[in-house]
Amino acid sequence: MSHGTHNRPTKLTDEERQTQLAPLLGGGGWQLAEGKDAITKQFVFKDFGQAFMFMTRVALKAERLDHHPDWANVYNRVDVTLNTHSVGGLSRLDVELAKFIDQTARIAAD
Ligand SMILES: C[C@H](O)[C@H](O)[C@H]1CNC2=NC(N)=NC(=O)C2=N1
Repeated sequence: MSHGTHNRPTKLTDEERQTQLAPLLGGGGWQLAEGKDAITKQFVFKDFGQAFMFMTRVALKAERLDHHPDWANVYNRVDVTLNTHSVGGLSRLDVELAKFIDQTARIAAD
């Protein structure tokens, strides 16, 4: 896992999609977006405070990764879409951020 490096991301290969993306999609709750190569998931929290705590943690991670979610928040709901703008599709950074986001949502919901 090339944490903290600044390698330019590349699109996931078909094989990487099978091994890395499939677990997020199958049962992981993420879905392929309509009309673009991206993944999306909706997170629902108890209230705005938990939603915003989640967003704050994800924002700090996004800055460290230099990889940022496209997202929207309404009260206790956060809709997240991930893709890699520079490659116009999904890269390992989306997989890494998605896993962090799932982990963070579990913590924030405690
Ligand atoms: C200049 C800066 O490194 C780039 O614009 C980064 C910032 N965050 C990014 N986030 C995402 N999701 N995709 C990108 O291509 C991207 N590029």
